[in-house]
Amino acid sequence: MFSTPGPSSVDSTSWSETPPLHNNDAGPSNLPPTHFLSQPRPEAEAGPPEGVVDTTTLAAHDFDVDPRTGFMPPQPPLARLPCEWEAWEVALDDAISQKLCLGSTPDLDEASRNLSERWREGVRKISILPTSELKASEVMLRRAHLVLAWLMHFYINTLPPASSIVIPKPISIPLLQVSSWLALPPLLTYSDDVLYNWRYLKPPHPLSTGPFPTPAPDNLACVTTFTSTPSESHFYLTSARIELHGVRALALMKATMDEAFVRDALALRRIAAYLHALARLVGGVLTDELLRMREGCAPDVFYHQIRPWFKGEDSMPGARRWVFEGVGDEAVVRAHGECMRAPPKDLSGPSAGQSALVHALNIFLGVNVYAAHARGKSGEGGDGSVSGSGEGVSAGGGGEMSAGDLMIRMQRYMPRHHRAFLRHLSANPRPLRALVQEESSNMDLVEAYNAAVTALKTFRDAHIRIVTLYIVGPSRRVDAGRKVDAAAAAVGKGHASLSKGKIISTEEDQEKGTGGTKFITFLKNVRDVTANSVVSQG
Ligand code: HEM
Repeated sequence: MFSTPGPSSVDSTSWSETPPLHNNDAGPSNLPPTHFLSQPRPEAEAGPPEGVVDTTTLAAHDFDVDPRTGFMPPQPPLARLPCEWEAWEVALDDAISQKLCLGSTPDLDEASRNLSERWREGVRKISILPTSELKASEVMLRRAHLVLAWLMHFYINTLPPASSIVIPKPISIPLLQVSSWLALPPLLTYSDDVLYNWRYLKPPHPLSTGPFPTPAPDNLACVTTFTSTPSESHFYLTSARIELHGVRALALMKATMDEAFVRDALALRRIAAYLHALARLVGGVLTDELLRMREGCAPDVFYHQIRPWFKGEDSMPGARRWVFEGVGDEAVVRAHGECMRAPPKDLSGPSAGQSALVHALNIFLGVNVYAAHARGKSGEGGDGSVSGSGEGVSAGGGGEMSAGDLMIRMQRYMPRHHRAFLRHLSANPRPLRALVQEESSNMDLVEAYNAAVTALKTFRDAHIRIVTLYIVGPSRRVDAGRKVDAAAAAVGKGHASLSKGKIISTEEDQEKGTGGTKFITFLKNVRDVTANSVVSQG
């Protein structure tokens, strides 16, 4: 599949060598009826019957992992749904072009409040568009999820701060349907703001024919944002660039697994070389890309203007619940399906913690040892997510969810083919870490493994610096501003102007991440588990 030096033999651990076809999923209509892509599309939730190729995406037999672009699709995602669903696309265009403001903005003027109320009224008036036709194409379903999820976040976050949150039927019904077919939660996920939210910065020449060029990290532009700010685009594109560079990591993992199958002296030397290459990639290229966040995303813009749009139900100030209109109504269930029977459970906001690339690194290196502790067992969670084995850590104590549970939970927000990929990776019969432990007298191998683990720890150190810069710093500045205001008020001088117009309401708990986590404790725990995963020489 990936271009690495050839293994000394071929292994059974495979994700296919075959690159997916260059076809924008317009449907396999030009293919002969006997072609495998002409087979009826399998039920997304149930998957294909035993022994039948999964054709839900063109690269599905590859777990939707492309040899050139990894977890990113190899060609630009569908930019607009067909005209039957134009009302959704227009509502999204309007929300963006009208620059709708967060409902929590202090001193929001009446004109802005009216503008967003008119927009929400327009959304409530959209007819309930049928979605069954979308089922014919994974790419259309993805676009529908993206558009509806962005609409819902615009809808919820423009509401006045204390109002109840009722997602109207024109969004709730199709979003719950599409989400159930994709097996994704019904809100914005990393796939909606990163994986399927890009186009070419420099498009191919209009007259060029042939396959789409492979997207390169420096040739990406972002399609949809809440704020139209360069900071927001840069935020999403930083993750996208990491995904594209990460393809090399997937290739090195594959080559390592092939060599682990052979496991002679030459194979072990090659594994050591691949692990050193992985260490350079993760500790160098990926970490540098992560730190480049600082080149184009302003911390205060991120914290005050961008981040509040991501809130999931668990980060809502005042613990307000999200009501999906129509859920539990028997007539709606009969008309629109079982997905309307019970309220959805997974409603945490998007996070790059939902990147399958980083989870794949954890699983491959065997540093996902925190997972089993939380579950009391190893292996696969009932929801198809992947845990590890061994000792673990707890994120917060006092009833907090453990770091392991949080990492597993993030997998529920990944496209299901990527989840299947992680399952496949964790079912590897020759796990690398066990191999290194068994060969612990091989100094070169142990050193190389430890270099790769340490590089992942370096990546996590850099991530904690970024989080400190983008969340902890701005939130402290808000707190400091509040103290000044309070002190000034106390002496009757009134320093309200210090915060006026600059600071967005921060009534949310400052310690919570987009996933509702006590994030610094969580991130440090994951980092420390990574650091402690080095193997001692035997
Ligand atoms: C301004 C930039 C960023 C901020 C403020 C940020 C913030 C956070 C926070 C608060 C969490 C805790 C979980 C949650 O609440 O969702 C988290 C987790 C995570 N983030 Fe980021 N993040 C940023 C950029 C990135 C980027 C570019 C990546 C690269 C893929 C990334 C990868 C991860 C991963 C993998 C986790 C899970 C924990 C771990 O594996 O160490 N983040 N992030």
